[in-house]
Amino acid sequence: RGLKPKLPLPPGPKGLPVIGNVHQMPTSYEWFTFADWAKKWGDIISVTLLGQTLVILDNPRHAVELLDRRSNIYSDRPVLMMAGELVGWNQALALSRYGDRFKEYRKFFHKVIGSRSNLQRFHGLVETETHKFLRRVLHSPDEVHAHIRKTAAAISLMISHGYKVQEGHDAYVEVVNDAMDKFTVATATGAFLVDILPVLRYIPQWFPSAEFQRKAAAWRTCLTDMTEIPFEFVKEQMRAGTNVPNLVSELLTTEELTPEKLYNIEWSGASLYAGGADTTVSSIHGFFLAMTLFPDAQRKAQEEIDAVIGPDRLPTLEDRPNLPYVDALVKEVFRYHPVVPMGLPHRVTQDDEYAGYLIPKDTIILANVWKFLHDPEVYDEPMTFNPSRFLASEGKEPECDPRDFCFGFGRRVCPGLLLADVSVWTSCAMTLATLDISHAMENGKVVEVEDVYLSGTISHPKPFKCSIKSRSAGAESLVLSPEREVA
Ligand code: HEM
Repeated sequence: RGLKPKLPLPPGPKGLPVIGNVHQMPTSYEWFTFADWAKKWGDIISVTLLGQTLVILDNPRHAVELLDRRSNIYSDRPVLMMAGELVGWNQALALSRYGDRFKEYRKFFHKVIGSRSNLQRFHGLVETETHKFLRRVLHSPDEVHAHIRKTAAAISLMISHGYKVQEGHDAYVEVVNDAMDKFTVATATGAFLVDILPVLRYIPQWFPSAEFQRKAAAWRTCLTDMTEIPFEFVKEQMRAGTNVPNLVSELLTTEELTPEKLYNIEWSGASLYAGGADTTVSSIHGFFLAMTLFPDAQRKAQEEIDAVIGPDRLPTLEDRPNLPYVDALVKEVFRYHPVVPMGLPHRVTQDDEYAGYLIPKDTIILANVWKFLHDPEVYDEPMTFNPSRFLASEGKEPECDPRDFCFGFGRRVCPGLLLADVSVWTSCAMTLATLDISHAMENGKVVEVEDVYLSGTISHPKPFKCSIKSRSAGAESLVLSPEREVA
């Protein structure tokens, strides 16, 4: 350990005294800039921002070695002053520090949705909600994005709190979406000075320039509503004996309830909902974008479904092993645009040595997942949407499964990954079976669609227009048929 301070930091752009590399840091689409930097500096880069070291990994080899294999020291999170400390999101799993509370949250998640066998009991729910989704899309195809959001909310809120979302306006969904929208603003890169100068947190709310404090206080109230209202709902349902199985009620029944446990259960429920609210939404919306732009992939998947399932029923998760092209298409959706292109930051809790470099304690580690999934050495023509890359063909192995990277790493790996995979597959398969997605037409002209995603921690397709129609009269009656009721 004595020799470590003599080791150099990983290479990177030369910074200025005091501020370091602050002026060189990208404020949007970091994954493109960092992929460019890798050409010059190599695939493990360091920068310093006002004394804080950041290490950027541009090759999955390093992410696996550090974040997976050494996860006992690489699983902390950086402190976010605005969103975490002032608004209070540091109580939720995604921003929680590595420690006992974190471990308990993870244990709770694992118990309910952490294994395929546990998740199986929610397959019926995912299928039923996705069937409802098809009906909403057929009714108002221009609002497909709102329908995707509603479906994700319905699935997550049922699993987290056993709450059944209402058609049209739903008060709970409003509360939760409001808190989530504030989260996005609070975590936007460089949006709040207090994230750069943490000492500002001590400025009182009444101070004229303390607008951020007043925002934080208001947003904290939204967050409290988001955690408390659904939690109270579950307790009420349990008292009345009417609750359906869900994470919160299961934990309230099986855990020994100390005040700390109750607190952790309440926040686990909110963390599940928060994690599932916006992520699968981006993947499924990205699927609609890809189907508009790449009609060949859509046609091949539909041909497979027609041959294997036929026209008389909707595909279900049991059909998945018999639909290899659809499965490959879903993998390509995860690869083509990873929803969290830079993953979430990890923080190392002690000095470490790697590849001849020093990684000092408290360094923030960023994995450029977008780069991992667009590396031409691993993915042939990475900028092309081509599901066949995941199918074995003569003399060619399938390319790497993107799900090994797009859900993050080590002890922080996405705890909702199995649910995400099942939800995205069901949406893609049921949509392909019944609907045709293509370019919209306006005044006899094709409406151009840009293959562009917005910048952000969770990156969404830039809003676009497409045409969505039922594939046939038979497909339409399948969509309109009553969905299976689930308990
Ligand atoms: C396409 C869908 C999804 C993608 C691509 C995705 C991706 C990710 C990534 C990259 C992370 C950070 C992992 C790391 O730090 O290394 C993460 C964390 C997390 N995800 Fe997901 N996720 C998805 C869906 C979901 C769903 C459906 C849920 C909830 C059921 C969920 C809950 C969470 C939570 C709670 C965390 C924080 C974990 C922690 O900090 O320990 N995610 N996710």
